[in-house]
Order: sequence, then structure tokens, then C-alpha cells
Amino acid sequence: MDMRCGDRRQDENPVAVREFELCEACEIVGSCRQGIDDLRRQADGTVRGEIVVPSAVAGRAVAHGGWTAWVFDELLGYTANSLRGFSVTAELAVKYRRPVPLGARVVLTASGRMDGERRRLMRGEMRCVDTGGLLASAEGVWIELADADAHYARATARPQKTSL
Ligand SMILES: CCCCCCCC(=O)SCCNC(=O)CCNC(=O)[C@H](O)C(C)(C)COP(=O)(O)OP(=O)(O)OC[C@H]1O[C@@H](n2cnc3c(N)ncnc32)[C@H](O)[C@@H]1OP(=O)(O)O
Repeated sequence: MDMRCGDRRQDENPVAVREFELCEACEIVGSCRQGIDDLRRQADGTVRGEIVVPSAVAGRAVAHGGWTAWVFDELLGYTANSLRGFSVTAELAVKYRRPVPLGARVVLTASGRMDGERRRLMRGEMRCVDTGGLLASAEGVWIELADADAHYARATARPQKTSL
């Protein structure tokens, strides 16, 4: 299969992702800072969105792997938090199948399920919009915070004698 993505540069005016709660910094600007747009839940329960790969994320001619991981962290995080209360990333594993072309529009899909009281098992894919070819996939674990206020208060407190 030809794995090239169409070179569709459509990065202007991304659609705000309002169907899902965004991370704090993205909520301030009103849309996903990575550029994930048109994120919607499908009839089968999966979540689908799209993103144009910004030229600024070039590693060497194609997208940097860290950018791809960040996109999955956002995508799976939005999806995990749509299942129930607020959760954070505990594990994220990315498989890089093909180089992700700069300027290409790619399709993102995500799904997940509860596993016990606080754990959500999440998975996602990034595919070419034109060919449907798989560029990358990810699996991760999100953990619901027992007390989000206490979690962030601890994390942002001035370091004293750490127990780590
Ligand atoms: C909508 C907005 C989306 C975006 C929001 C932003 C999200 C983020 O960027 S999060 C930032 C990156 N992530 C972090 O900073 C998390 C750092 N890690 C932590 O704070 C902790 O390790 C945390 C909260 C994940 C778990 O700590 P804690 O609550 O003490 O867990 P603990 O009580 O030991 O375990 C709770 C449950 O989770 C499970 N668990 C904990 N860690 C893991 C893991 N890595 N993998 C699998 N399961 C785990 C435990 O087994 C336990 O399960 P069970 O209840 O079935 O026994």
C-alpha cells in the first residue's frame, strides 16, 4: 500500500474541540494547542478527530516522535476523561509504524474502557486521511485521581524534604 498522506495544508482556523474537556492550557485558548480538531464520539463509542501535522514539528523531514506521543497523550486523555471523573496519564506506549509527513491531515481514533475502580485502559491510532494507512498506534493507562485538588496541591507545593 502507498503509505504517503495527501499534502493537504489546512492548518488555519482549527475547529474548537468543544465536545470534550481539554487540558487546562488548551481550555484557556479554547482549542487544542496541538491542533486536534473536530473531535467527536462516533455511534460505535470510539472517538474520532483530525489533525494537520504542523511543519514546525519536524524531527528530520517528518514529524518528531515526541510530537506524535504528545498528540496521543491529548487524544487518549480527552477520551479517558469522557468516561468518568478526572484522570491522569500513568503509562503511554507508542508504536511508530510509518513516518508521519509534515503538512498532512491525519485521522485520530481512540477508545477505552474502565478496568476496576480507577484505571482506564486506552488505545488510539493515527492514520492517513487519504489512504487509511496506519502511521502510529498507542496504548496507555489513565488513573482517576482520588482527590484532584490534593494531587495538584502536593505537586505544586514548594519542595521540602521529598519522600521520593
Ligand atoms: C481533559 C484533560 C486531559 C489532559 C489533562 C492533563 C493530563 C496530564 O497531562 S497528566 C500528566 C502526566 N501524568 C502524571 O503526572 C501522573 C503522575 N503519577 C501520579 O501522580 C500517580 O502515580 C498516579 C496518580 C497515576 C497513581 O498514584 P496513586 O493514586 O497513588 O495510585 P495508587 O493508589 O498506587 O493506585 C491506584 C490504582 O491505579 C493503579 N495504577 C497506578 N499506576 C499505574 C500504572 N502506571 N499502570 C497501571 N495501573 C496503575 C494501581 O494499581 C491501583 O489500581 P487498583 O485501584 O485496581 O488497585
